[in-house]
Amino acid sequence: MSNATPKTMYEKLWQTHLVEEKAGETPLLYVDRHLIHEVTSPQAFANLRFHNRPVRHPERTIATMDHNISTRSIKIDAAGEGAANQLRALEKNCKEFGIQLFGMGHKNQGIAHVMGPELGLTLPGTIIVCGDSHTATHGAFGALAFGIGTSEVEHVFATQTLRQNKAKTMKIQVNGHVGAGISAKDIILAIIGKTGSAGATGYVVEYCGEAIEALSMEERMTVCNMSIEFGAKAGLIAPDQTTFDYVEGKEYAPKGEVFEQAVIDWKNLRSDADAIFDTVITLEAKDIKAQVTWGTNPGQVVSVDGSVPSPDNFSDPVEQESCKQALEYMDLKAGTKITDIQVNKVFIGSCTNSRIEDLRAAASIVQRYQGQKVVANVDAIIVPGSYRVKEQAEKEGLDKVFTDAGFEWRLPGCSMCLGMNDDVLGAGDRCASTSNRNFEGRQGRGSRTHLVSPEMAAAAAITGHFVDLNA
Ligand SMILES: CC(C)[C@H](C(=O)O)[C@@H](O)C(=O)O
Ligand code: SF4
Repeated sequence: MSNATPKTMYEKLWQTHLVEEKAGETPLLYVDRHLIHEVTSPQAFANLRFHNRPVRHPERTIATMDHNISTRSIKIDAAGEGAANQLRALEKNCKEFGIQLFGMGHKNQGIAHVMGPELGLTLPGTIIVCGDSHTATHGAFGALAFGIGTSEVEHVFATQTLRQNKAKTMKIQVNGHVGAGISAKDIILAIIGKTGSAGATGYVVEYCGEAIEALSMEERMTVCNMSIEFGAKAGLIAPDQTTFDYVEGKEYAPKGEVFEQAVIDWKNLRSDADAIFDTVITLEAKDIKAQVTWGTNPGQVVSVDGSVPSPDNFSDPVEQESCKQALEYMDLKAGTKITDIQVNKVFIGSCTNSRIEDLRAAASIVQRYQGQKVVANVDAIIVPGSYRVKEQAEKEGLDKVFTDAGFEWRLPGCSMCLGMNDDVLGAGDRCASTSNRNFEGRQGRGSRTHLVSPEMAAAAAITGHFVDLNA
């Protein structure tokens, strides 16, 4: 049976998890790991209770509290009563259905997509789902990981399986190496800038090429995290030695001989050399500069040494109109140099950029400004993605670097990434944000978001505007 049809990594993951495929029915896949949080699980639990069904494999589900929590206090009601009710419901549901919960102040608590990988809950070759669109993050390990809706959460609870149609495959190859100071966030924003914010709709995307292979696991997670932001069902990166070294020794990862055997299997996951993808996109890493979004979708992005475009720069009437509306909402004038855009808020955090390496990168920029502090009219917050990240950062003294420079050092959570807790921007606020979404009102009604890397956000905090750190 050698020389079978060459397969993509996605096809391999699909086949090893296919439970049943019948004509006229949506295929059924086995789910290895289910992550849940307070926002998208209550209705699923309520339905289980209504039908008197147990969770089939409670040990395969892990819960965390991330969206509705305050980053100022570990009190469960610190972000308001509505938020607290959802958090209490999660506590009660996990207890009743026998699910492990990393609740308020637990040493493992964190944003689901930060917590899973750092604990070794995220493993290559697995299918991981969560009622959350940024589940794509876990694809950085060569896991097929995607967000699901609440009714699917219920289905996974009850059966440990999920019905899914097969996606098309897209290969995104980034050749060569990026220049000094260019981050994973710049790579993914440049990709989305090229494809447009719906460019991968209906696809599972595999990122590859030298520039991707050179990334650390944290950086790979930043790339895969934003797969959903250009419509992809999931993002994948082939597991390699970087992956195995990261996973080894993590709390929930296999140990000893089991780990060694797993690595042998994981090495076979990569797409076969001659596998056929439905679409292939290529970028040259050396052309990628630091990126700043100017509009209200992540594809409305430009290099930091560029300027805000005018609707006339687009030939497509839809893009013209969307540029016009974005400029209005963002209160920007065409032709303004990106480095002349002033911000009054800075948010370093979210499941895109709140891992230890992100905080190190931001701190190194703060240090580069040698004693300069966050400029007077700017409020800047740093929100680690998990308690593990917070602890590590404090061990390294990063918190001190930030607080000495006038940043606020907060408790972990989704925070200002979305307006679901007490970290909300006001109307007219302009924020340099390391998160992943910049649509109208995302960080608070009437607020304006510029998506950037942690390095760019740190520089914006100190100077009050975007900076070409390579100039
Ligand atoms: C609340 C949740 C359902 C949502 C998502 O699915 O992405 C959130 O995490 C987000 O980033 O907007
Ligand atoms: S940090 Fe933002 S993008 Fe990530 S899960 Fe939380 S709300 Fe969603």
